[in-house]
Amino acid sequence: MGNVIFMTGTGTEIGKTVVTSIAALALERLGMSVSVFKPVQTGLAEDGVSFAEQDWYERVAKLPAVEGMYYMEPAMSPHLAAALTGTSIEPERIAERLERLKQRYDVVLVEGAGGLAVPWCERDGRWYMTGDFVRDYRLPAVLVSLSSLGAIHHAVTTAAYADAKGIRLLGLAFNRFQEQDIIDRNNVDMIAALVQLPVLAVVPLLPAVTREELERLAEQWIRQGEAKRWLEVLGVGV
Ligand SMILES: Nc1ncnc2c1ncn2[C@@H]1O[C@H](COP(=O)(O)OP(=O)(O)OP(=O)(O)O)[C@@H](O)[C@H]1O
Ligand SMILES: C[C@H](N)[C@H](N)CCCCCC(=O)O
Ligand SMILES: [Mg+2]
Repeated sequence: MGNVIFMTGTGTEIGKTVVTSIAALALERLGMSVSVFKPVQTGLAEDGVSFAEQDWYERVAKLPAVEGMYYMEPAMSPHLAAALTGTSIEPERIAERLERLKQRYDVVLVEGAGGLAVPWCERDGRWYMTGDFVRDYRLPAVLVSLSSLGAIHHAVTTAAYADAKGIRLLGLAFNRFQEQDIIDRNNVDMIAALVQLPVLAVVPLLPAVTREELERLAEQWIRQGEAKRWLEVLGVGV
């Protein structure tokens, strides 16, 4: 039975997909079979035809096992994209697919659309949020955060939201890190201290996000121990 990590972030465009890709490559290199599952996808790629996330995972990251379920063209919040496309997002179906993936893979990385406080569908007269799914199916999560000015508030409020929902955060992954900036260096330590979570990865701001860069970072994670730490927080021995 495989392990699941829900990859969430302090919002959209934070780097969940990039960090998930590096984690997938690193865990595969440690001998794990890894599936990436992004059940709710909104927005098209630049070709105007492919779905942005699926396309990126397959064309740029070149990951072998990437799945989605609800693909919606409008680059919007899932609840609005669903309304505009007549799509009925059903959390139970997503959970069933996830169960099947857990049977087949050692690790399933599930990426959310945007952050945790993102509505999917209406249930019992209220909005069912991404965070409700993570809580209902007891998925441990990694929080992807920027390290630049403004990241403290976004990370602390996201962690507070996760705590209020009873979601278990495994740790932090910082993205677009700029070593030369005192704000970035201080934010990594300050945010980790404020939310009392381990730092599982720090991904630098890259000149270009290519498969080669992702592989280089995955190898670095293995050499520096980040990849092993991901498995340790999951309770998976290597
Ligand atoms: N470290 C980085 N260096 C340079 N560009 C980056 C970096 N991380 C992400 N990007 C770019 O920033 C954009 C947003 O990143 P990404 O798609 O991973 O965000 P996301 O959190 O997955 O967004 P969404 O909420 O849409 O899923 C992408 O174009 C990506 O290639
Ligand atoms: C379109 C975007 N890239 C993501 N797929 C969806 C982001 C939803 C964000 C909702 C919100 O926080 O307002
Ligand atoms: Mg993404």
